[in-house]
Amino acid sequence: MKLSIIGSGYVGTTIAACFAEVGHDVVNVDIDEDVVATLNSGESPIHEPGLDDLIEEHAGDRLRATTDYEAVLDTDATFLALSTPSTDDGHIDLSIMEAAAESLGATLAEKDDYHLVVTKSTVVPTTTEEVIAPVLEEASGKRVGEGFDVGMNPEFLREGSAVEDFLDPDKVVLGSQTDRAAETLRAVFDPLVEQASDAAVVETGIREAEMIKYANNAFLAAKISLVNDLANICKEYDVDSSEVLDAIGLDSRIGSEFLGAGVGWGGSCFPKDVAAIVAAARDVGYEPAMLEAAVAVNDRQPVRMLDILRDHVDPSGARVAVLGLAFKPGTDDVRNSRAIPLIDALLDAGADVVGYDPVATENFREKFPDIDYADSAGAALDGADAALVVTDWDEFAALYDEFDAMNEPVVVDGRSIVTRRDDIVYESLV
Ligand SMILES: NC(=O)c1ccc[n+]([C@@H]2O[C@H](COP(=O)([O-])OP(=O)(O)OC[C@H]3O[C@@H](n4cnc5c(N)ncnc54)[C@H](O)[C@@H]3O)[C@@H](O)[C@H]2O)c1
Ligand SMILES: O=c1ccn([C@@H]2O[C@H](COP(=O)(O)OP(=O)(O)O[C@H]3O[C@H](CO)[C@@H](O)[C@H](O)[C@H]3O)[C@@H](O)[C@H]2O)c(=O)[nH]1
Repeated sequence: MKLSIIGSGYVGTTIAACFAEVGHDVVNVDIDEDVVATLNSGESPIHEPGLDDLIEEHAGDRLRATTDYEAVLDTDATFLALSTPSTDDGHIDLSIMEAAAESLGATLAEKDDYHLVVTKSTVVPTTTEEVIAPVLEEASGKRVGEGFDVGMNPEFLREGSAVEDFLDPDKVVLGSQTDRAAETLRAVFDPLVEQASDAAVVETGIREAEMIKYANNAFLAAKISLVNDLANICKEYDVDSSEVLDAIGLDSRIGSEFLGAGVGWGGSCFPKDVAAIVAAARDVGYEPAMLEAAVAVNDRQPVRMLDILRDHVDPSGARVAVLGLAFKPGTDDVRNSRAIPLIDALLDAGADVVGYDPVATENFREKFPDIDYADSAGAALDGADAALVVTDWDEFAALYDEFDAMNEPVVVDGRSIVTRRDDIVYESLV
């Protein structure tokens, strides 16, 4: 099939390259000329394992990029993979989606054949039918169900394993309201589902598909917060939380994944998606108490980490190494990284901060241009009074002798990853 993807960020680029890999002809449309040029030169605009290889293989053949929306005219279906950030009060901000839908609608006015427009972005229930569809109708002069359809296909890939997650998913959720939209969505995903190891296909309504995405993320975020609550209790009683969590994970009703206690969840999705569904729930008169508690626990973890640091070192005037700036390992994405509230608080307390990350330094520098950055973990630790471990990069697990270069080593480990040494002050956060 011929597919167009509007937006070529983490999701749009990954799904475009993967759709090309399973045999579709794909065009990415993005307003960012640099992103388009990078893709057309056969390179990935983002750091994601396996993505460079796919783009190198398919660019110029089954995969191309353009800034020109006219490219959608020669395709059967368009996926909207645009950012859906938060407003200041946590509500979903749909302005980017609406602008793209308007450009797409104006282009679809020129198309004679049937077209399917699929929301790939994470959007609160009713958005596709009550916000996107009317914009498309107004701009195209066509009606949904006559000439074009809308659908919803939430994305569950994780950064750092995006290619693998997309090509071999646990589930594919296809939301539609008409038989033709359902058939078209099935045809898009059939080649992917056939080569995946065990992907369930969930065919459902559009607003159900929208809500499945929020329910999925909210459940996972709340699971981590519950685990952090339990691990905090463990720490107060001097109980080894890792033994407790490993044991409860053996209960198949709980499961062993997403039991990683520590400095909490960040990233481009959990914080904004939990905030958006909480705000949406309140809009319809429901107080989502569990989700509010999940956010409160998550906000408290960096504060606890600094309290533990203060038990050993006064941050004022101290040189503090922050190991890990990306919101998780395997990515250069620093959106809502836990390093952000930690460094803000360290700077407020008068600390001299040096940051290190294997791949995310340049992205982080845009947010914090004035702190020091080191080229290696060892260089960051050299002369530091304290170290905070924020991201669970594998290379931090291998650190050992490097701590000798610190003044009087104090290590607060927010991911319980560092190898303990009896001769230095080591505290796990939980
Ligand atoms: N990042 C993830 O891991 C992930 C996973 C699942 C779902 N999601 C959801 O997918 C959506 C996209 O997220 P992302 O992280 O890929 O966003 P992103 O910010 O990385 O990418 C968005 C892209 O859209 C482009 N763009 C902006 N306005 C445009 C326009 N009018 N026309 C064409 N292109 C335009 C931008 O230049 C950018 O390249 C969000 O709703 C997010 O919640 C993200
Ligand atoms: O046991 C754990 C697992 C994760 N995290 C943290 O949780 C955050 C999110 O991690 P992860 O879910 O692995 O990364 P994302 O790429 O943000 O993926 C989430 O958000 C995406 C965007 O919606 C969804 O598509 C994915 O299914 C969902 O896992 C990170 O800060 C992790 O450090 C923990 O603290 N403990």
